[in-house]
Amino acid sequence: MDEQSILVEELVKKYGDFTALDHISFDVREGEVFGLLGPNGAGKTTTIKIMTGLTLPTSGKVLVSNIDVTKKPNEVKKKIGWISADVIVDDDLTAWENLELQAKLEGLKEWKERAKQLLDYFGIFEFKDRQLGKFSTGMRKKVEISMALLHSPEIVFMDEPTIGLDVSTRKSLWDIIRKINKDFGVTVLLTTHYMEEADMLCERIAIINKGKIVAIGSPEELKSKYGGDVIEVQFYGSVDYKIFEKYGQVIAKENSIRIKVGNAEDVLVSMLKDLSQFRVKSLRIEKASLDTAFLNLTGSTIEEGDFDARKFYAMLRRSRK
Ligand SMILES: Nc1ncnc2c1ncn2[C@@H]1O[C@H](COP(=O)(O)OP(=O)(O)OP(=O)(O)O)[C@@H](O)[C@H]1O
Repeated sequence: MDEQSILVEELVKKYGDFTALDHISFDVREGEVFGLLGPNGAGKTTTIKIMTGLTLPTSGKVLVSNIDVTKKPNEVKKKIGWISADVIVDDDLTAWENLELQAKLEGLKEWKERAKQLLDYFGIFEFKDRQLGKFSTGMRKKVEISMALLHSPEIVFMDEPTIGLDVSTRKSLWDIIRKINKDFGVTVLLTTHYMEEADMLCERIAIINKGKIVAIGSPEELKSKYGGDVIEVQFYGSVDYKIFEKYGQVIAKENSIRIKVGNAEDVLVSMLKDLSQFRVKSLRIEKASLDTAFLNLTGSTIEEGDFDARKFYAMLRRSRK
């Protein structure tokens, strides 16, 4: 499980004078779902493009399945699948024809059995002769994923796989990503700027901002290290808030306090003893979120609407006519 699938070391990418990636390093373990999370322009797509051999780095090392992608990009391409809004699928062709085209592009000879298995797996084999343009968004995603898995890749790269999808399709895609990761044993590297998505799907996340990795860890680690829970207590009457400073940073208002703690459950029992001397009106725990972690790490939030119009329109062009 802990074999390394991807190794990125001191990666730098410059576009002229502009440094898009500034010495980034991380590794992805075999079989994990790893997320690159960051706002627009952070450098996520550039990182993926380098890892998949689509563009060369200025300097640094990238091993994918132990192969140096800068030296042997074609060997790397055999090991990886790619899912993004930019992937070309032909709406006028049927699902099966799209798979056939993919097989030709990949130079696969024995592909039909695998294609049938994949469409069966996703429950859409009976629609194989339907034009892709007549598929629902969720179904066409299944075809796109089948295309990406056709050559049995070890690693699947997903660049903002759920951008522009409605909430329910997005959630069903999360289930699919989890399932293919388990059932096919593929390592998944995905980029997203949806905090919830990274939190739900990823075993580990690298938060990238302005071309630098600012933190790496499991969602839980990032939340507890950089997020911090908040305990909010309202009182009848005023209170000497200083006795709560031992639990963390206290923001006091007239009849209430907000205490920023690491993990609320760890301090709650002893805090209740201190609270017993006051008349407590209400007590509320806000669990740490990736949003707060991101805010603390970067000083900015990722806005829900802050997405890449280029990718969104690419997706729209391909969506049902
Ligand atoms: N071909 C290019 N020429 C010049 N600058 C580029 C080029 N490609 C990307 N950049 C710049 O590099 C930075 C990183 O871009 P990148 O697309 O990797 O970000 P991202 O994190 O994927 O963001 P998004 O969510 O918008 O896709 C951005 O400032 C972008 O404008």
